[in-house]
Amino acid sequence: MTWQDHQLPEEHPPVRSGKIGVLLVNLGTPVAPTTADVRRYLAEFLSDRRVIEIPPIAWQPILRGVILNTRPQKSAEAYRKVWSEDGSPLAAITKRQAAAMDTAIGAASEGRVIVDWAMRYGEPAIPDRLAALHDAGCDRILLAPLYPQYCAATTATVVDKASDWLREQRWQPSLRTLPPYHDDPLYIDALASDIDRQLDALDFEPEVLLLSFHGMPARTLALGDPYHCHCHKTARLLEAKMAERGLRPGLRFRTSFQSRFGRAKWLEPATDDVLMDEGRKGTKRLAVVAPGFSADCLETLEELALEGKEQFEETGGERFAALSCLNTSQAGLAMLEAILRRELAGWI
Ligand SMILES: C=CC1=C(C)c2cc3[nH]c(cc4nc(cc5[nH]c(cc1n2)c(C)c5CCC(=O)O)C(CCC(=O)O)=C4C)c(C)c3C=C
Ligand SMILES: [Fe+2]
Ligand SMILES: [Fe+2]
Repeated sequence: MTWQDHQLPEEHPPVRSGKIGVLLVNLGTPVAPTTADVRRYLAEFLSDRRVIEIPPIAWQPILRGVILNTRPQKSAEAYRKVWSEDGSPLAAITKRQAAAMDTAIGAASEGRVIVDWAMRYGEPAIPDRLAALHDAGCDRILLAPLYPQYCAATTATVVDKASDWLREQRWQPSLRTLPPYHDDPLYIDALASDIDRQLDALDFEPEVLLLSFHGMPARTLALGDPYHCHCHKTARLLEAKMAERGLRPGLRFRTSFQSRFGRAKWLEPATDDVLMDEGRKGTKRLAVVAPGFSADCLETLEELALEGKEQFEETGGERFAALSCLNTSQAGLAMLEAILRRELAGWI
């Protein structure tokens, strides 16, 4: 006799039905491109001690007194330039990626696997979606932070947030986390194919392909965060893969770090500096791509595609293209499905 065979009292917890949940997680975004909503979002994001590694007693007065009184208005203006019919691009694309995975993996498992999505800051919140998967009968959950390169400020904080929820559960589901996939041949191949497809569609052949990764304070490298190394490994493997496949011979690759924040030294070289350096050096045709972002967002659609274009063209460049992230491209979805399936091995 198993416990399920007992006469269950009214208040007995629901029987978990052996389902498997997958939660795709990306960074987070404001609910609307208004100053008030951006302030709410930034207050949560920039209060995360994994993101700003300054003791709260010193940081919170600067955040509340200065940053949240100035930045939200400027950032909201930038968000308005990229806002889509479906809302914030980052959330809309992550939602579509989850729907595609739910169809590809969920439907094929006859509903045994449920794929959902969440944002680390803002909505849908990680604890809410974990609870929903749990309530739907999932006793195993794969938590998938969609960051190819591991970083404490991104990957680790997703796991922290999920752990906060787990800590509150009497009957926890088993949790697995998707490892970083910066050097995974599936990811490198998907990038190579999708970049080549997008370059084919341009009406010019770039001389330079700039690989722009999100920046981090430089001291995090000395503190042992592998992020910088993961970015460079991705860049090296991507260039090698494109050469091996005979794609775009003669294309010159450069790597840079974007979205500097605050006064501390960040990883270098900075994307804006490289764009202006190329313009000044006489490069006429350049494409930029952001391999570290699994979905287009403010940082790619505004900072790279709009500001980056100006920086390159004002210094002498003539043709500029900002390529899309893997998003819901055929190569991107096939890669995502394969890495999720591999992580689910033994569970399904
Ligand atoms: C110290 C501040 C920041 C660190 C560290 C940081 C790391 C980091 N961020 C991403 C990915 C994204 N960041 C995005 C927006 C964004 N990032 C910061 C600051 C830091 N990021 C701010 C203040 C903002 C908000 C916009 C602004 O006011 O400039 C986004 C886009 C979100 C969107 O809504 O579209 C992404 C994605 C990574 C991968 C990373 C470390 C590796
Ligand atoms: Fe960021
Ligand atoms: Fe490094």
